[in-house]
Amino acid sequence: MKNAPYNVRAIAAKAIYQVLDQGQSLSNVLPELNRSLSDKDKPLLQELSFGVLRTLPLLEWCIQQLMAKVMTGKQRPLHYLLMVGIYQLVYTRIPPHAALAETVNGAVALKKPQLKGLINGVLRQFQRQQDDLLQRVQNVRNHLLHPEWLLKRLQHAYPEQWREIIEANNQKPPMWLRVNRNHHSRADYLSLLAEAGITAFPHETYPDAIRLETPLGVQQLPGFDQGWVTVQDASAQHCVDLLAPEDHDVILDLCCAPGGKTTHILEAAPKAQVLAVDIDEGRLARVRENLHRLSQQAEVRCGDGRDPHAWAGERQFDRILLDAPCSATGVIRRHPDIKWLRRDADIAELAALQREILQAVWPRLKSGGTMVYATCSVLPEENALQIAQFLASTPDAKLEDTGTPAHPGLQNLPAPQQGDGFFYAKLIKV
Ligand SMILES: C[S@@+](CC[C@H](N)C(=O)[O-])C[C@H]1O[C@@H](n2cnc3c(N)ncnc32)[C@H](O)[C@@H]1O
Repeated sequence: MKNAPYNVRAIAAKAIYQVLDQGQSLSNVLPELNRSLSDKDKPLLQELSFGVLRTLPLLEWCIQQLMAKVMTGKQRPLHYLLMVGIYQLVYTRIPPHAALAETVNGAVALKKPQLKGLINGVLRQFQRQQDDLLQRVQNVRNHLLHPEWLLKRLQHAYPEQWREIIEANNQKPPMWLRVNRNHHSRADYLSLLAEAGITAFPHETYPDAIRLETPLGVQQLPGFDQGWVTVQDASAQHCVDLLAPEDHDVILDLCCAPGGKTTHILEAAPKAQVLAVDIDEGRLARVRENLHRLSQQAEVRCGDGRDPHAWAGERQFDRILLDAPCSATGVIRRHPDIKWLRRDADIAELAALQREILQAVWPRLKSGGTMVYATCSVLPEENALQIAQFLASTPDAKLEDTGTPAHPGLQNLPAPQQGDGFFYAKLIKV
């Protein structure tokens, strides 16, 4: 058989380089790199690039034990190639000889054939010392696989639960579906899945959510193209459960892209009049695609949540969903690059942005109307503290169903077989 004309390990090293050294998100980088790969190789690129970003501090520590001086500058992609090699040896079932040979060849694909010997040498040394290194790393914070600033924040906010949170963050995420009840009841869709040989479980409390035992490609899901189901985390689904949209409501879905919740609103209330707004024109294309797949209509506009006049004139709304820009610290298991792209100082900046958007948009809620403020963060500054401050400074805002004024909101923490980390506060205008 002819060899593939590319090297997946080298491409994974490039993806990691683009995230860590160029500050791009993995979900932006991978589609472009995937284009050069056969369908068969795409899952491997996914596994290697996500895997290395998930386990980065451990891999970094191992390399530091094995090399007097780590590779920098133009050799940096080779540093990441070494990580790809060690990742395979520790975390995958790829036979070690194949992992080694392919990774060493990656040096050629990265145009550094002169470094093949070095890569080979370090990986073989790792193999010899693997057990000892993996035991010793347990004594340093690197084995927790999180940046120090985030560990400190989690330990401070969750003195009892921080270990569970980081353990959940370090696992692969479950795949959740949202059943479109305009097509099937959840029970009926579960039967369709069972007929297709797909094992799945209903969420205990969220009415549309189904968890697949094993993640799979959407084309294997019955009726995906016809809009029978959408891939969406269970916790994300709870935003619209709380919003409880009704037909003929005038609804603002602010910070809407890529439209996961816009389509949920319209599934729950097909005759609602929805204005979906996001600041990122590029991401709004995804909102339009999602609406199209589900044959739904909404007014989609590009705009800054801090300036409602620009995109809504004087309009007022019965319900507002504000799915605020946030640290995304509740979805680290889905986006492990977040751990390396975010900085400690971002949290205060994000909290200030959330506050500005909240204050700008609150006057657009009709009297008696409902706003759901949500984030996929687990940090109190963006969540309970943000809402406590808002309630204290907004006399016509009243909290409903979600906590108490002293401890406002509901905070979901990520957990195995459960939804992501998410925060919700339901506010009524009195
Ligand atoms: C958590 S994501 C939204 C996810 C979306 N609601 C969904 O369910 O698919 C946050 C969004 O906020 C948008 N955003 C960030 N700053 C914004 C601003 N000042 N005004 C409006 N949207 C903003 C980002 O472009 C991003 O799409």
